[in-house]
Amino acid sequence: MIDFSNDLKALISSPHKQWLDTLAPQLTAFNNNPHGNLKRWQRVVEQLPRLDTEKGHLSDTVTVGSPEEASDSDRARITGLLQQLQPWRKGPFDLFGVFIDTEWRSDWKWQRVQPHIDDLSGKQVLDVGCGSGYHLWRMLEAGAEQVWGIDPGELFLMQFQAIRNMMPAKYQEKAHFFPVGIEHMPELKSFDTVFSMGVLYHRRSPLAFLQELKSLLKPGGQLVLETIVVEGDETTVMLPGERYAQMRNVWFLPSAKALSVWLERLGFKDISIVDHNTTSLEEQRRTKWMTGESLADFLDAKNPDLTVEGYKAPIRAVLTARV
Ligand SMILES: Nc1ncnc2c1ncn2[C@@H]1O[C@H](C[S@+](CC[C@H]([NH3+])C(=O)[O-])CC(=O)[O-])[C@@H](O)[C@H]1O
Repeated sequence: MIDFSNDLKALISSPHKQWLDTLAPQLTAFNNNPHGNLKRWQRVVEQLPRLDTEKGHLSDTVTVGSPEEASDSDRARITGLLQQLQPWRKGPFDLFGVFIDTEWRSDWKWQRVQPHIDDLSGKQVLDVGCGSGYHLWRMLEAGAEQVWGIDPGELFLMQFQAIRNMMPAKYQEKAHFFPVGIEHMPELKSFDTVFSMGVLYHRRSPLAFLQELKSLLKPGGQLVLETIVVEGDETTVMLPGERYAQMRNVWFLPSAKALSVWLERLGFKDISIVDHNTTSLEEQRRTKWMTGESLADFLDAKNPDLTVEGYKAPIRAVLTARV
């Protein structure tokens, strides 16, 4: 059983108190029907050494503690345990001198996004599809009062909890992760900024998804949306076949301009396309902490401008909008 009591306590005294009505039964159901590996992952998290530290640097490499605060045997223990929570996709992290070189350089995504977001100082922020929670720590670094992540991935929850348990107390109490999908969220209208990065193309009904994101924002709040796009104008949208870059669960890939039209039709304001970027083989790659296939295996070996299925290789765009 995963203990969410501290997170729920924080929720009760937050502007999102109403979330409790739907969340509490969802968390009960989560604990009553645990994923087959949840107990094993939980034991891994519980066995991590408790090394109290005041040090946390939530910068490009999210760093907890310093090498002097742990022994070599602590580091060997942390490494051995966290290797059992593979694959580590989103990071990087440094825990008392143990460097977790994740599949993605998520810091590069943040560098593209951060210049375009509202000042997060004192703000309530939600990250939809937060993965391991890497960007939640960056949002805290940017001044957020509280950061809330949702993601149905059980392994990502356990990776987040492993990192959070090591964090200085002042950060632990500001970062929360609930294992729920966006489709199970009530219309809270209570967040200052809602991020959704890398999720839209996984949703079968992208317009319903954007409407759900809208219903979470306060009037005047900002949406920060990052997704795979295709080249083209306001009328261009691609629905790939069964697989795109080997992923089975990819649905609509609009052009950035078409996505702007979708946002406009749903009543978003101040819509801007703020970044366009082709994902490089340096940004997403196999590492010691993610030993499975990665981008290089998903692209045509003879022409890396194409995926193995013959589509254009992934381009990602960042859009911002307001409600
Ligand atoms: N219904 C859903 N509701 C919420 N999350 C979902 C849902 N379905 C899948 N996800 C989650 O969305 C995340 C997408 S990954 C982006 C991570 C991070 N944001 C990043 O930008 O680096 C991108 C990728 O690997 O394709 C995963 O963690 C899923 O579990």
